[in-house]
Amino acid sequence: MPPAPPVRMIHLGIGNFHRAHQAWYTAHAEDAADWGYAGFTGNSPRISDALAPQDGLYTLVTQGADGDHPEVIGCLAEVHPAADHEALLTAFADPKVAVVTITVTEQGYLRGPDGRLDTSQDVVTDDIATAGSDPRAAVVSAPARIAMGLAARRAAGAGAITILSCDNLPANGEAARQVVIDFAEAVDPELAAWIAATVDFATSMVDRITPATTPALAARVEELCGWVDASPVPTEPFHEWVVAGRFPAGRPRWETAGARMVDDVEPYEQRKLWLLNGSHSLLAYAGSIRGHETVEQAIKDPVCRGWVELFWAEASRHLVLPQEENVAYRQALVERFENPNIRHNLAQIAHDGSTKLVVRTLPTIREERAAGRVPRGCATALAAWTLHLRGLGAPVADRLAGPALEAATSGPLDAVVPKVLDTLAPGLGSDTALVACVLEQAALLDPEVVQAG
Ligand SMILES: NC(=O)c1ccc[n+]([C@@H]2O[C@H](COP(=O)([O-])OP(=O)(O)OC[C@H]3O[C@@H](n4cnc5c(N)ncnc54)[C@H](O)[C@@H]3O)[C@@H](O)[C@H]2O)c1
Ligand SMILES: O=P(O)(O)OC[C@@H](O)[C@@H](O)[C@H](O)[C@H](O)CO
Repeated sequence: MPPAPPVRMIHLGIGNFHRAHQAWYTAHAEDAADWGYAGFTGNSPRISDALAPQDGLYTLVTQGADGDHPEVIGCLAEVHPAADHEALLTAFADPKVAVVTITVTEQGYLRGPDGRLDTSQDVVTDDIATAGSDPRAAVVSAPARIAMGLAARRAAGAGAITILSCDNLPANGEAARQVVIDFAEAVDPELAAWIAATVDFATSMVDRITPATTPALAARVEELCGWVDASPVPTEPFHEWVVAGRFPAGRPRWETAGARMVDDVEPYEQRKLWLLNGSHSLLAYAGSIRGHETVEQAIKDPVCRGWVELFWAEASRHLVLPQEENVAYRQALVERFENPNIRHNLAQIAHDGSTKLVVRTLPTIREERAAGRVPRGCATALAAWTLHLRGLGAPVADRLAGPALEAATSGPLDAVVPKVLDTLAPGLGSDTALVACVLEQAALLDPEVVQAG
């Protein structure tokens, strides 16, 4: 391997997706030799413990219908556990560092229903108290780590920088900007003003289906490559990155690896979130209730496929990109979902539904209801999620699902559906036509009814 490139970027949340996407684009850019990452985990040290002994190198295995293609990615010049806050501050204060990419999951932004930093969460109030008493003390939440990293940069006079969100959130740059500024405001209003005036929060639509690593993948890498990798990453051949930002301190030439630099990401982001992620969530709940474990199994089930097509038809009506492109996008999605070499577990996608459904499904419901229609595909997703909260299908793994879980388990199904819908959007449960449709779809999803059919 060539020597590791110099650190000029930071990544927060070195999970599998970062290593299949932003790291891949960086490694494939024509100026890859100039751009290395200091990577930090989001919370647990699992990935940094695995990668540090390998000098940050790992095997990315692209799993196409034509087989497995391994490659070693070498742009993680440094890997650190989240707890190494001093290393984070050092990297932020380095004027050569120009970009911070982030993949900290949708819940990592700690947003309240109004999109502002949710100060009702203990992790937020604890971090505000910690940073308020010492700006270099170790904080743990993503907004706090970024804000206090920026405080170190300001103190060092290191100048402008770009924070580039790569999470599945609409307007993810603005989402990041708001929570970071809210955190800074709570600790030091002058810092908040400096961030608002100096820091570029870039937005991106990110796409590459990247499941979790399995022991089988590690064995496959050993068989194909002859080395032992403690943390290889599986991914699909398809990849897309649409980015809007100013990048005042520079950036790798990601466009030479296929990224698209645009002024407005929203149309691409909507299509991806509503069609890909929306149908993923539908399959995660409805497919697992029907006994499937993976996306491939679920999309090959004609009943699930029918629900997905219905859901896509509803969402597509409200996309602004040309309809012929949307049709092609949906056809390509079917192929991607059917990829027999990608094992994407529905249980993984089912995580954090209380946050994800709000951005993946609610926008279409609102548009369809405003047009006077009851969207049956969307209602199927809501029905399946409600049944999932009541114990059917994939297990519930959602730190913020407390109110929805309480609502879902508080009585018979017809009584709980309005309450569950209200946890997604206040007032949604009063939409009697939608509630009736959700109940009809729930009856179809009941395993006994499915078996009898
Ligand atoms: N996997 C994909 O196919 C894919 C595709 C597009 C976008 N994404 C985005 O990337 C995110 C991460 O996906 P992944 O596949 O890398 O998952 P992963 O489980 O491999 O890694 C998740 C990373 O996020 C960190 N994290 C988790 N909760 C956090 C929190 N509350 N605060 C801060 N950090 C936290 C973890 O420590 C880890 O570093 C997704 O949530 C999504 O927004 C993933
Ligand atoms: O990563 P999440 O948890 O936001 O969502 C699960 C999947 O829908 C998602 O990872 C997709 O595979 C991905 O967004 C494809 O680009």
